[in-house]
Amino acid sequence: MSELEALRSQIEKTTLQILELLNERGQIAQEIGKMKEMQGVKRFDPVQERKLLNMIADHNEGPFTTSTVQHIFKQIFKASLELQEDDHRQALLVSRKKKPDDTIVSINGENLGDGKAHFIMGPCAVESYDQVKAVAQALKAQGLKLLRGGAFKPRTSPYDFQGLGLDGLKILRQVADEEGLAVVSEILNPYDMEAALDYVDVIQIGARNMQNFELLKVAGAVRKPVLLKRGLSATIEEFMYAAEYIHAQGNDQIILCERGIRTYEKATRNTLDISAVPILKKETHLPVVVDVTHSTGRKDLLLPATRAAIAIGADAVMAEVHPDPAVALSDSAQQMDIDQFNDYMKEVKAFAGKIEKEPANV
Ligand SMILES: C=C(O[C@@H]1C=C(C(=O)O)C=C[C@H]1O)C(=O)O
Repeated sequence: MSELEALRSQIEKTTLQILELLNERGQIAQEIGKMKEMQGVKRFDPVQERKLLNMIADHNEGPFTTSTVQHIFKQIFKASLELQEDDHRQALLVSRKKKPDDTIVSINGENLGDGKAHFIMGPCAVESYDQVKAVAQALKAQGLKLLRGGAFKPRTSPYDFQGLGLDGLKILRQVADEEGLAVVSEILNPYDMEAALDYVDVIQIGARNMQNFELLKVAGAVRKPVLLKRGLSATIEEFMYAAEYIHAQGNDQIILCERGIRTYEKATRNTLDISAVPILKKETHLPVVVDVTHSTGRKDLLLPATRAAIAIGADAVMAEVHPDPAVALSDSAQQMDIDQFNDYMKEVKAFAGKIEKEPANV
């Protein structure tokens, strides 16, 4: 064996010794973490870390400088602390870690989360019986089952149309019953929840209310599915915690909706965070919907965004349809008219059919 080879074998051996000691140290840190948990004290202990750094300085004989070894050990302290925190962090109820199987949310015969693409379509806001009826008939003709429509509208300006409120929900319910559809509609105020339950099949919590924790708790206490939209600037982690609020109250029928996030980009209304879909599918067991209307804000992008959503594994797509978008009281520029909707559905169904034959591997 050459001298180099001999040294190499020596360095490999000491590397393995360090590895063993490192993990031994990690186990001790875990034990310490458990004791801290029981005693209710903070995991990070700067006094202890300072003591160790001083000890290292006192004992360091080189060739590494004291600042170098202290730097390495600070990394070790940090990793040990993370170990303690990981052990402590309980798996969220909405997490795959807690429940490996997909949650399937069944609404009116549509099973969201069953691996097939579903569609939630309808006008931005309920404006009249005739308007909702025209859209509902178009949905029915396409074999769709889930009708969306806003009765309580959270508008940026207080002077914009605020929705028909309970009267809007009554219109939705009547039309949905006539056409065999289920109603998805947003509730803004916890006080409206009880009355709304008589009219809606799925409670929507809008993006602006994703962290309205009192509203989330109320939605968690009801026994109807909740469609939770991601907040305008919410991280995926914050989105998951918002869903956890609902689940923690006992309602596990939650559908997550990616609807675009606020970025510097102005070409679209929001930036569709398409990678959020597989991340949410991986991290949670809940069905994921993509709202292609609010994320893009552009009719010309509805079809490509829908294809992307289906291809990447979304369980459903949401989009807005209005019989006469030009006179719509909200989102006038981005809603499809009935003809556009029919063309769109034709393309989308053909695409979804192809994807279902070759499901996305997430
Ligand atoms: C292991 C402990 O927890 C943390 C990690 C430390 C380490 O790795 O040495 C030191 C202090 C704490 O920040 C401890 O408190 O002793």
